[in-house]
Amino acid sequence: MAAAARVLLNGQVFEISLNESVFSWKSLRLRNSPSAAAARGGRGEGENQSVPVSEIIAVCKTEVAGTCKESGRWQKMTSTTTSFTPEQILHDFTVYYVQRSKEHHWCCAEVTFYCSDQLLCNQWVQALQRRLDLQGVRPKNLLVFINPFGGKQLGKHIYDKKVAPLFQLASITTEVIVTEHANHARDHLAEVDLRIYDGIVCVGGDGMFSEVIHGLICQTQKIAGIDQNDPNSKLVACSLRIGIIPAGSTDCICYATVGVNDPVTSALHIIVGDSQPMDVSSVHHNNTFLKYSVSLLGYGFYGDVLKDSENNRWMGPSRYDFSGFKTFLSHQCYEGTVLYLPATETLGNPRDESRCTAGCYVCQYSGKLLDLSNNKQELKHVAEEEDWKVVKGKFLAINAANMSCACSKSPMGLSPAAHLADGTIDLILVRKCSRFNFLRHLIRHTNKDDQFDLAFVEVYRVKQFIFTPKYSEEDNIDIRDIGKNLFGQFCSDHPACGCSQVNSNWNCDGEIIEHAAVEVRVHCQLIKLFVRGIEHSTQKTS
Ligand SMILES: Nc1ncnc2c1ncn2[C@@H]1O[C@H](COP(=O)(O)OP(=O)(O)OP(=O)(O)O)[C@@H](O)[C@H]1O
Repeated sequence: MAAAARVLLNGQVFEISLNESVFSWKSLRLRNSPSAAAARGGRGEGENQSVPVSEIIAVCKTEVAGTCKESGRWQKMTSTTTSFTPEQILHDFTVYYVQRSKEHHWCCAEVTFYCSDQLLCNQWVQALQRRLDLQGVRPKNLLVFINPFGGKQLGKHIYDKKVAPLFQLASITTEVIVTEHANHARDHLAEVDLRIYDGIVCVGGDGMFSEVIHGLICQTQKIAGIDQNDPNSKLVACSLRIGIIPAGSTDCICYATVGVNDPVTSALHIIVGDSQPMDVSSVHHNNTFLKYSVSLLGYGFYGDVLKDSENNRWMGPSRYDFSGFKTFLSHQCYEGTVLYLPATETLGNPRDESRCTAGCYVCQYSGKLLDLSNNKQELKHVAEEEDWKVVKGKFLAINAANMSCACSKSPMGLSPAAHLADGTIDLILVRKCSRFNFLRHLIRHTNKDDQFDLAFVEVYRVKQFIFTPKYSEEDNIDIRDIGKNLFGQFCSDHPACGCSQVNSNWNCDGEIIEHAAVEVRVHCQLIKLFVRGIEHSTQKTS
C-alpha cells in the first residue's frame, strides 16, 4: 500500500504516512493561513504529529452512511482546499494512541481521518493493524485479580470504568477474579496453569502486588525444582510480566516504577507491552523462607511504625502518621550485628547522582552481567572467600531499599540512587543519635537534602546481608510494651540510653515479619513488570 496518502482531518487536508515504526500526519496547508491556525488550535490535532507505532493502542474503521454525490472530486483536491461537504465523506478510521499529559501521566488520545475512498480507508486500517500485530511484546490474554477492599475500596469500579474499556479497545482478552479473601490471588497463582496467559494484572495496592509476586515466584520455583527454603538457592526468573493497576492506599511500587499512580497510565503501559525487570529480595530465618521483598525492608523505626499502625487500622491511612509520630517519640534503638556482602561488580553507588529512569544503563549493565553468568551456568553461592563486612552497634533504624522507595510523601525516596534491577540493595544503617538528629534525617526524606550526609548514617550497596539481634528472640517481649513507655529506659547497662532489650520486627513491604534475625539476599531481575521505568519529563509524543 501507499506509504502516504491524503485524508481529511478537522476539515483540512492532511497527508498521513507510515513507515516501519512511525505513523504521522501533516497538514498540507500553508503554515500561516488562518485555517491552519484554527486546525492547530483544534482538539490537539496540530499540523504535524507523529506517533510511534509501538504507542498506537488501536485502529478502528467507522463507515459513515451517505452518498458520494461528487464522485472523483476527492482525488482532485489540492493542498489549498479549505473545506469539504459531508457528502464527500464516506469512510473514516480512528487511531487511538498514547498521549503524554502532565508529569508521567499517559492518556488515550484519538484522531479520526476521513477518506472518500473506501479502498484507501481499508488499506490504511489494514496496514496499521498489520503493524500492530507485529508488536510481539503486547499481551493478548491477561489474568486479572481485583482486590475490592484495597485503598478506598474502589478497585472494582476503577477496573470496570477506566481499565476494562481500554483493554477491550486493544483487543485484550481477560479472565477477571475478584478476590474473596486475603491470599486468594497468591494461592490461585501458586497452583493454576499459567501457560495460557501473557501476563498477570493486580488491581489494588502494594499488598496485592506482594501476593501476586509470591504466587508467581512460588510456582516458578516449584516447576524448576528449586528449594525456596535454602537461602543460597539461585531462583529462576519468572517469565510472565505483572501489571499493577493502582487502587491501594500507598501504591509505592506503582509510583516507583511509573512515576505516578494513575490507573489509565498503568493500563496503557500494559497494553503497549512495556517490560521492566525488577530485583526481588528473599528473606530467610534459620534456613526457612519467610517472604519476598521488592521495596523496603525496615527494622527498628519502620518496623515499629508498622507494628503500631496495625493496632490503629480504624484510623485509615492516617494511622501511619500517628504511629510514625508515636514511634519517633519512643526513640527506641536496637542492638545487633549486621554482616553484609558489598556489591562490587555493579555500576554506581548509593550516593551518586544517577537516578533509575526508563532505559537505565546501570540496570541494563547488570542485566548483561546476569546473562553472562547464566550462560556460564555459574551458580554463585555464598562464597566463604567473598569479602563479608561486619557492623555492630545500636541502631534506630536498619533499612534495606531494593528501589528508591519514592512516594508522594518522599518524592526522592529512602535511597534516591537505588535501582530497580541492578541486583543490589541499599543498606542504610541509622545509628543511635539524639531525637533532634534523627528528626533531621527523617525530614531529609521529604526534601532534596542528602539524608546520608549525617555522621550517624551509613549506607552500603550490598548483595546480601544477615542481621543478628543482640538479644535472643526467645526472650523477646511484645514490642507493643515499648509503646506504653514512650520515654522508657530499657538498657540495663546504660539506664539513660534508651536502648531496648527487646527486638524490633521487620517491615517487609508493609507486612510484618516477626523474626528479628534474618538473612536477606537479592535476586537480580527475578520478575518483570508491564512498565518502562520512570520516563524523563522531556519524553513527549512529538
Ligand atoms: N477480598 C479480600 N478481602 C480481604 N483482604 C484482601 C482481599 N483481597 C486481598 N486482600 C488483602 O488486602 C491487603 C491490602 O490490600 P492492598 O494492598 O490492595 O491495599 P492497601 O493495603 O490499601 O494498599 P497499599 O498496600 O498500597 O497500602 C493485601 O495484603 C491483600 O492480601
